Amino acid sequence: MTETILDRIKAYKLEEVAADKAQVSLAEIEARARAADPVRPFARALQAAAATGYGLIAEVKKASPSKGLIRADFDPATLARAYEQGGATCLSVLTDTPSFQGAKPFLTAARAATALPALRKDFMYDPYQVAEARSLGADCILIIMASVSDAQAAELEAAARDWGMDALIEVHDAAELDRALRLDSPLIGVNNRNLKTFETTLDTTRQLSRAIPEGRLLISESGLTTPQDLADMAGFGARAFLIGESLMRQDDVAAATRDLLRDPVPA
Ligand SMILES: O=C(O)c1ccccc1NCC(=O)[C@H](O)[C@H](O)COP(=O)(O)O
Repeated sequence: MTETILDRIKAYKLEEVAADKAQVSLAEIEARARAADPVRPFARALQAAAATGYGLIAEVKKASPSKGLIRADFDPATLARAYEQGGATCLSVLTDTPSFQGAKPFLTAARAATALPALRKDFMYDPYQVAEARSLGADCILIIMASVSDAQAAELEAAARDWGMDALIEVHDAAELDRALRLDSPLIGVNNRNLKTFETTLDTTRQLSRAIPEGRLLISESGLTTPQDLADMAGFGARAFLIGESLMRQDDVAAATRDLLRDPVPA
């Protein structure tokens, strides 16, 4: 079977986590998590925004494996404030360094600059990373079904719950969605990016939207650029979005965010 980008990321991430654990014990990371700023309600904020307009998880993203450097002028706190001024509901902050030029302090800085709940956008395999996410201030973690077993997904979700955090469950196809729906989280992210080709097609959200049951919030992720994209996705029941690149490429991030959220299709 061909190795995917996720396989490559998983291999170095497991090494990274082992090295982190050797440096900072689980007991120490848990103590830091207990001392962190209280959790902000990530899922609740998105559900409320989606009920009346659009919920936006705005991503603080410097670079990506598919596009290389996206934004050279990159200050996480300034960008987070711009997203908040533009009307974003939540933040997503990449903390992975090798593939996204992210960093753990970016999450703490971005969240501290705003009142918005924040997602730690990283590749999660171990409850240690969940405690670490909380210690950095995260309010939500990402669980990528393509990269974990059912048992690992349940373990990560339980760890998030134990810390009072939410979990965004990300899927790319019907089989992953089926597995995701065995978890409890109301947040289901459909990623429009094919991780083998890096191509994005909004058709992925359209196809999977039919299988999202009542009570789960469909979040369309990746490749969203225009208000028309959001309106099209809203037509398939997606009233929440995770957007990075198209906003990160704008000179005036606050104005671009505001423009994107203007005139939502009525709920
Ligand atoms: O962005 C990538 O190239 C990428 C490659 C491999 C795994 C994940 C990747 N992106 C993570 C994301 O889910 C996106 O950053 C997020 O959905 C925002 O997407 P976009 O609006 O297209 O930047």
